[in-house]
Amino acid sequence: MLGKLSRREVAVLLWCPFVVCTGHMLALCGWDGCLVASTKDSLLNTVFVKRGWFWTSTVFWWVVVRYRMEDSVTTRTPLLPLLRRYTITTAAWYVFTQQLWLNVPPLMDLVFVWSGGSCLLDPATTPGTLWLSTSAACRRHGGLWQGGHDPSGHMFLLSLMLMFLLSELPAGSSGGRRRGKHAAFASAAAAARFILWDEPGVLALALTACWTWALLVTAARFHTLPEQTSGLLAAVVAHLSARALG
Ligand SMILES: CCCCCCCC/C=C\CCCCCCCC(=O)SCCNC(=O)CCNC(=O)[C@H](O)C(C)(C)COP(=O)(O)O
Ligand SMILES: Nc1ncnc2c1ncn2[C@@H]1O[C@H](COP(=O)(O)O)[C@@H](OP(=O)(O)O)[C@H]1O
Repeated sequence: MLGKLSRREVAVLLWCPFVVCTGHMLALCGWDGCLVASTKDSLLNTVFVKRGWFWTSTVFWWVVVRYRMEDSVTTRTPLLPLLRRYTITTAAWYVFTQQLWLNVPPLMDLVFVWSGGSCLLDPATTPGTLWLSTSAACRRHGGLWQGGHDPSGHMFLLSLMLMFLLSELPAGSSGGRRRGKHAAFASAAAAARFILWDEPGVLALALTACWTWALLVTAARFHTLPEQTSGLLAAVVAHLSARALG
């Protein structure tokens, strides 16, 4: 059960609202121009954020596997509860953002349709009537997803990934011991070996920084504040459920 939240858990919960507030402040002050390179077609969005759960899962489990190879049995995080929390978080991500079954849209799209939204198609390019209940299908047909409350899928996914990584990453571990081994990089190969094999925590930190940056961009430039808030709240509920049930 959740019980009393630790200081780390409180910090984890406050991190995303803090980043979102910072994004809005930047936008209000007109300083979001410095985020201008971050468009929908940017590499960060298409290669990383849009495949976000894949990258988070891969880097996270690699860190866990590597640290378990090096740490003594007594310092290891218990694996079964960790797997339970990961599975619940994955299920929450899937239910909220992905098409569940042939005709069942993701939760975020159900909220949109239930609140009066629909997909507006261009009659010139799509003759006849076509009822599209998912944002992905609407986008594929070149339609406009408009009229309802559309919880931000980016806000949800980025907040969920950040809370998961920040609360589950093995803090400290035996990194210091490994760091000593490769203090100086003799070559690019040595640096790659250090990051991928000796200290993959560096990769996890880089991913956390990347998601934080994308969250800042999303807050400053995409969706309305209520739609961002519902995405963020859904992520908090998913995260706390995983902590409570795992
Ligand atoms: C001691 C041993 C323990 C076990 C260790 C196992 C070690 C295994 C090592 C690695 C495992 C890697 C597992 C990877 C599994 C990954 C599974 C996936 O998640 S695949 C799918 C990835 N897909 C995404 O991430 C898509 C994310 N995108 C979205 O959700 C949406 O596009 C959006 C919410 C970002 C936006 O929606 P939109 O409609 O507005 O575009
Ligand atoms: N950090 C970010 N960087 C680039 N694009 C972003 C973004 N956050 C949201 N977007 C874009 O804003 C739109 C709304 O996203 P969402 O509903 O998931 O919050 C999406 O456009 P597309 O639907 O054209 O891909 C998405 O790609």
